[in-house]
This record gives sequence, structure tokens and C-alpha cells, in this order.
Amino acid sequence: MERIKTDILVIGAGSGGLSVAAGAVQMGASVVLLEDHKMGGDCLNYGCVPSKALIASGKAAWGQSHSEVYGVANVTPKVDYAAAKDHVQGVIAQIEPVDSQERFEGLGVRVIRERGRFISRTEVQAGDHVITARRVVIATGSSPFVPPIPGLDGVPYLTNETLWTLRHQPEHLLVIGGGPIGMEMAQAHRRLGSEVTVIEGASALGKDDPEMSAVVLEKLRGEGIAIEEEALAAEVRGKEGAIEVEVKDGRVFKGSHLLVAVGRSPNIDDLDLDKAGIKTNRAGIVVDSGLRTSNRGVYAIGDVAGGLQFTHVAGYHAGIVIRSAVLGLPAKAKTGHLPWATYTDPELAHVGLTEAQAKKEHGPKLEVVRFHYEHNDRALAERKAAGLIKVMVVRGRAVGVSIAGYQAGELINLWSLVLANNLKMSQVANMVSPYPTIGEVNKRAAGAYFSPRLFESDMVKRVVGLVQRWLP
Ligand SMILES: Cc1cc2nc3c(=O)[nH]c(=O)nc-3n(C[C@H](O)[C@H](O)[C@H](O)COP(=O)(O)OP(=O)(O)OC[C@H]3O[C@@H](n4cnc5c(N)ncnc54)[C@H](O)[C@@H]3O)c2cc1C
Ligand SMILES: NC(=O)c1ccc[n+]([C@@H]2O[C@H](COP(=O)([O-])OP(=O)(O)OC[C@H]3O[C@@H](n4cnc5c(N)ncnc54)[C@H](O)[C@@H]3O)[C@@H](O)[C@H]2O)c1
Repeated sequence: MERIKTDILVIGAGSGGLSVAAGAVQMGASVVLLEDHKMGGDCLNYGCVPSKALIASGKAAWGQSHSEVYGVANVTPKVDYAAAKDHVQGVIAQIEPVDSQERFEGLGVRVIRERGRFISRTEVQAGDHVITARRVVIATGSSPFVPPIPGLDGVPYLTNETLWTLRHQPEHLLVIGGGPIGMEMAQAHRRLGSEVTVIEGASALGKDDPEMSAVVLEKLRGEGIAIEEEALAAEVRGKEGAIEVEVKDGRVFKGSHLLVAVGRSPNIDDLDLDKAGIKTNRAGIVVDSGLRTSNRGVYAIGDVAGGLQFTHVAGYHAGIVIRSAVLGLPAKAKTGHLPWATYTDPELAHVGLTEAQAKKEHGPKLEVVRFHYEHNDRALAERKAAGLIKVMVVRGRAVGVSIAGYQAGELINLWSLVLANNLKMSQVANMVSPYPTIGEVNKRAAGAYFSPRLFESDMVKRVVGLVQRWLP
């Protein structure tokens, strides 16, 4: 047994853990990093990267069969599903070196490819190593939640961990769960030529504002995806190639393959957290605003900390922990400025309060302004005119922004800056956007806030009347 002492011990080499390890070691702390599976975690190997790569394949196929509107004849795309999966692996391979053991060892991190578990409040065992650290950071992520639906364990099903090795195109993909995983993968598969049925227990894209989700769902239905809502999967039967899902009200959906995408389970089970006095709840490890667990020497970040589950959130958490555990400075994690985006076409993006939350929190002080893509010249030129931006404003400052439409995930960046820095709507309105860009919708939304104040005000009209009389 080797005993190791270090400043920072990081458990898990995914989005959060790698960011802590890289930051801490480059600032001069000694760092040990544990990972018993793939470096890069879920995002690189089973999540963001493969899903966005497959979405790109679907987009290429869709472009070929829907080009007539631009004066270019439609062709039926020749989709090679296995080749699309090769493209997915190729993208992963391109990014992999950034997250690799070699790179981290080159930075000075001691990387141990073993599973870590607590053996006391201050010690973690990983294979033949017992590590004692000034601070431990748990960044063990999450796994696909597999619900206890009768029959599910008796049929072959896919999750986000196994989808990427499937090389035969599903003839008819059934997807249980209409969240971001379900909807992104539903559209990618539909565009690659599969029949797709989404079976959603409540409302599809239900974590987003329903007015915005509706824009996306209408387009997805228009592309031929069957989206069945209020359809709680109650029983699964069948065999490879012929699967049936029966929902609570008795409807039965048939398909060739099944993808289960009903949320995530935090990876806490084999960490022996009780030996370290670390409390958990259903969502994951309980942390305070500084991301500290009930054991003050241990932090938890990213998906395992049970809040918003996104790569950029895990990265943000890493910054908080570096500030606190490496630099010894006070640091608190906030959530009000954290954006998210779903990469369907059109995309769905959000930051801050939704309209419903803002109404509840700010009551009559809330003003909601909207700007529709159909008034954006570039969106018209690109034939991407479906969508809108909605800004929730209180006393001249945005408290939340939702965008459904082309490039919504790119457009939300500006509003992330605005909310993170508490900027005023006037500062957004002062920006000059190049014409014609989709980004003009941001400025026009700010303009929509000021228009009634300028164009519908008797006071302004009186002042202009006076000025015009006096101007030489
Ligand atoms: C299909 C899909 C698509 C997604 N798309 C996006 C997206 O587009 N944008 C976005 O922001 N987010 C996306 N996400 C979410 C994103 O992947 C996660 O939020 C992110 O990976 C969380 O990072 P993490 O560091 O908390 O965990 P992970 O990246 O999962 O890393 C945890 C690591 O810990 C390791 N580990 C676990 N237990 C132990 C142990 N005991 N000892 C040692 N190592 C251990 C695991 O092997 C893993 O490598 C997607 C997720 C999925 C599933
Ligand atoms: N673009 C992105 O950033 C992106 C993409 C994919 C995933 N993610 C992350 O991964 C997380 C997990 O995604 P997800 O889509 O698996 O989870 P989710 O929790 O967002 O959605 C799961 C859906 O499944 C439904 N459901 C649950 N049980 C059901 C049942 N028995 N029958 C039918 N429907 C059922 C729920 O009502 C819900 O709408 C997301 O919350 C997000 O944090 C992010």
C-alpha cells in the first residue's frame, strides 16, 4: 500500500475534475487525480461531444433533402449510419488529447487510474494507494437513470452510454423521455432517416418555458417525429428489433430500438461517503453555497452536486473550488447567471429567471419584451424565421432571457454576460450589431424595451416639439 499526501485530491476526471486539477496544479498546488474509466468523463465520451457530432450528421442529411427552398434541387441523402458513428468517434479522438492522462501528467498532476472511495473522514483509497489531502474534490458525475419500469430489464435498450457503439441504423427508434437528451437524439435520428417516437410522461422539453418549447416541438413534429406527451411508460415488452412500450393510459408504441433518457443518477454509491461523514439526498451530494459538503474538507462539484447538470456548470464550480481550496479566498456559487441550451434545430436557450419565475419573484415590476425572428432580415435570408427572444426586465435590467430559434445557443452568450455583470438594457441597446446578423435579435429585443418609452410617450413628443421649434 502506498501512502500519498497531497494538497488537492480530485475524484473523477470529467468536465469538473479536470478543470480543478488543471487550475490547481498550474497555480502551484500538488494534485492527485483519480479516474478508473475514460479520461474526459461523460461530456467527451458519452454526452455533449458525441451528441453534437451526431446532430451535425443529421443536419448534413437534412440540408441535402431540404435545399429546394434555396433554389438547389433536393436529393435523397445516402446515409451511412455506421460512417456517421465513425465521424462521432473521430470528433471524440480529436478532442481526447486535451483531456488525456499524458497532458495532465505533463502539467504535473499525479493521475491514478483507479476508483476512489473514502476509508475515513480524511483518507481516500484507490487501488493500492491511500491518499490524504488538505482538500478533496468529488467530481464523479452522473449516470443514466434507468427507471424501474416493468419489463425493461428483459429487453435490449440503449442509454447515452451505449448509443454511440450502435452501428446499425434503427428503423424505428422509441425514446422514453422528452428532455434534452431525448429530443436532441430524436431529431438527429429522424434526420438520418429513422422513424422516431418520443414517449414523454409529462411535457416534452418541460424544464423550459412552454411558449419557447412550443416553437421547437412544432418544428420537430413537422419533421415527422411523433412526440407523445402525458405518456408515462408503464411497461416494456418485446425483443431485439421488435419492442413495445405501453404507457399508463393503455396506448402502445412499437419500434425496433429503445433509448431510455429519463434523467440522471448521481455517482455516489460506491464512494463510501458515510465513512467521511458526507450527507447526500436524492439529487446527489449535499453542498453549501461554497460547494462544501457536510465534511468541511471535502467539496462536491458538477453533476454529482445535484444542481444544474451541464459541462459549463461543472467548469464554473471548478473555478469556485480553486478560489476557495487553492487560493483560500471566500467563494460562493451562484445560479442566476448560468445559461443552458438544447441543440435541437431550432435551438432552445435560457439564462436567469423564466417568465413564470420572474412573475412570481417581481410581480408587477416585471416587464416582458419579445422580438420575433421573422423581423430579422438574416433569418429570412436563411429561411430560419421561426422563433423568438423573450427578455424579462425589472427596473431596466434583464433578470432572465429565453430564446427559441436559429443559433439560440450562440445568442444567449450575450445575455449570460449581461446577467453575470448586472448590465442595463440601455447598454445592450447601445451596442451596434453588424447588419445582417442573427445577433441583431438581441439588440432589437433591447430596442423593444425602449420603443414604447420613446415612441408612445406624450412627454417625449412634447420635448421634440419644443426642440424642433428652437432648433436653428
Ligand atoms: C447525452 C448527453 C448530452 C449532453 N450534452 C450536453 C451539452 O451539450 N452541454 C452541456 O453543457 N452539458 C451536456 N451534457 C451534460 C454534461 O455531460 C455533464 O453535465 C458533465 O459531463 C458533468 O461533468 P462532471 O465533471 O460532473 O462529470 P463527468 O463528466 O461525468 O465526470 C465524472 C468522472 O468521474 C469518474 N468517476 C466516477 N466515480 C469515480 C470514482 N469513485 N473514482 C474515480 N473516478 C470516478 C467517471 O468515470 C467520470 O469520468 C450532456 C449529457 C449527456 C448524457
Ligand atoms: N444540450 C445540453 O446541454 C444537454 C443535452 C443533453 C443532456 N443534458 C443534461 O443531461 C440531463 C439529463 O437529460 P435527460 O433528457 O435524460 O433528462 P431530463 O430530466 O431533462 O428529462 C427526462 C424526461 O423524461 C421524462 N420521464 C421520466 N420518466 C418517464 C417515464 N417513465 N416515461 C416517460 N417519460 C418519463 C420526464 O418527464 C422528463 O421530461 C439534462 O437535464 C441536462 O442537464 C444537457
